[in-house]
Amino acid sequence: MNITEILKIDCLSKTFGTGHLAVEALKNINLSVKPGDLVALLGPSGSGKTTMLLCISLILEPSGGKIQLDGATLWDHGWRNINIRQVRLEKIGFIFQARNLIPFLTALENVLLPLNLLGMTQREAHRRAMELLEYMEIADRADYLPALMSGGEQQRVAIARALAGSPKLVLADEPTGALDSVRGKKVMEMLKKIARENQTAVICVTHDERMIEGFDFIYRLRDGQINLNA
Ligand SMILES: Nc1ncnc2c1ncn2[C@@H]1O[C@H](COP(=O)(O)OP(=O)(O)OP(=O)(O)O)[C@@H](O)[C@H]1O
Repeated sequence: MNITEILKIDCLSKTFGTGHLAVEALKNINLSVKPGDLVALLGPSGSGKTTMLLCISLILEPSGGKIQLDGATLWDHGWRNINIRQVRLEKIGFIFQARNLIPFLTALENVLLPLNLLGMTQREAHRRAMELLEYMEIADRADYLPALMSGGEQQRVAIARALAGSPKLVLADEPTGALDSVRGKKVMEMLKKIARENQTAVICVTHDERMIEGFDFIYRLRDGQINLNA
């Protein structure tokens, strides 16, 4: 793995089921992502986008190939000797389409959660959480419950939370899927901001090509295979 890469995927495959019921969801995927890269994953329904994101998230076990993250091999025809939960907590941030936040916790408490899991002191965690909310331009909603915020505001809190552990990689699955185009664009601006200013690599699955203006790489998945477009 080249030291400049944060993520490297070689010949990744994933098959669900066996025999005549087998579905080859991913076929020999190769992908290389550097710090600060903004990567879009497009493709029709069923093309393998979510499966790919779940394999990179270390949530779904691949069927073949190799996954390297931040210089370490995580999967190579089997899990390597790693603490998957800790790798996820420290190196990967997640943003999903909707209902990202824990509904009975305020914006601030949602961001505090991973900081507490990371073992930060309360005082330090509070300082860092407020700093992240300010960075996402949503600090004025710190004490709001998610239900009292707009979808776009909730997604900005979700980005703040995803950044809690200063991850090297953020994975976003349709982060604007539940938003109107103005709010969606604002969320995408924030993802660009973290890539440009923090050198956080972002891989974003989306259906909406209008949302990926300014992305560095656009990959199109079709029937589990990838095409580099730009
Ligand atoms: N748990 C599973 N068991 C069996 N087949 C699955 C499973 N998850 C996904 N598949 C199949 O794998 C293929 C890829 O699915 P995937 O959900 O990754 O596609 P997608 O591009 O994310 O689709 P969408 O845009 O609709 O979310 C599909 O044929 C799907 O039916």
